Amino acid sequence: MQVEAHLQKIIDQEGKVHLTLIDPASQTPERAAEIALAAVEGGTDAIMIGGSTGASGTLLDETVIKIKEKVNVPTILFPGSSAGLSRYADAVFFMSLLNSRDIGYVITNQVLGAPLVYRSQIEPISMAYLIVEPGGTVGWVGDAKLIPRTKPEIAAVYALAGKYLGMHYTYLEAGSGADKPINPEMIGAVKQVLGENKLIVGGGIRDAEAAKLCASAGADMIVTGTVLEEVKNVTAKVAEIVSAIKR
Ligand SMILES: CC(C)=CCC/C(C)=C/CC/C(C)=C/CC/C(C)=C/COP(=O)(O)OP(=O)(O)O
Ligand SMILES: O=P(O)(O)OC[C@@H](O)CO
Ligand SMILES: [Mg+2]
Repeated sequence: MQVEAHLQKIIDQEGKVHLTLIDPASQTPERAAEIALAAVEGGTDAIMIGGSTGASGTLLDETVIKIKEKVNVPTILFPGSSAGLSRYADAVFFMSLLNSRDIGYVITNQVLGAPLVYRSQIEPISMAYLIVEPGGTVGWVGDAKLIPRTKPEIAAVYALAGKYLGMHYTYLEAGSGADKPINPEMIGAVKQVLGENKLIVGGGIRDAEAAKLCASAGADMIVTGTVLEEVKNVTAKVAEIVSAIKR
């Protein structure tokens, strides 16, 4: 429970958590580690590592290793399949894509990945992963029956089912690079049924204003990925978002 307990402590002390998502397929391991360090200097709390297409094998391992050499915040895998696991990471979002039509994303990848987690020191953090319109690449890859943006009640019943199945976290995903983040009504409706269970929101969050809207609506953790691949000054961008969500 080390990483999960650590994130809980940050929520208790600072109100919210900021997570930086790094896709191993987007740059070299060295560059990934530079981005991670810059994000930590801006105040990010942990580094998520994963991509919906092809983040696996040596490139994934090397990316995790280089990041761990540079930063001492937790590294959390965000796997697109059982191949998205690396024994070098601290934790894994052990997630089920509850609104997938493909049983592979609901349970089979988890079954295939479980032995590696069991044999290693990676901490599994159970999570209901829910993809909302527009859903982006991950919506297509995960064959998601996309939750309509304007139907918070559908997201809430999925989140409730995940909670009753014992999942500690719920992740509302609009898709990497989405034109708009998840709307505040949906975030509020989901957080209301979750209570103390943690809510992560990501997809299309690119500035302080959007991050603050999501956090104020009830997100416990805010994820940013794409925007940090685009900006020159990663530290400044992360600092802008972090200062908007933390108390
Ligand atoms: C727990 C284990 C072993 C596996 C889980 C397998 C599941 C449920 C995957 C869900 C579907 C999926 C393809 C998720 C990918 C998650 C992810 C890393 C998304 C975002 O990555 P980006 O790199 O930002 O997006 P692009 O790849 O679209 O750029
Ligand atoms: O790349 P962005 O749009 O920040 O999205 C982050 C994450 O929610 C994608 O899985
Ligand atoms: Mg990507």
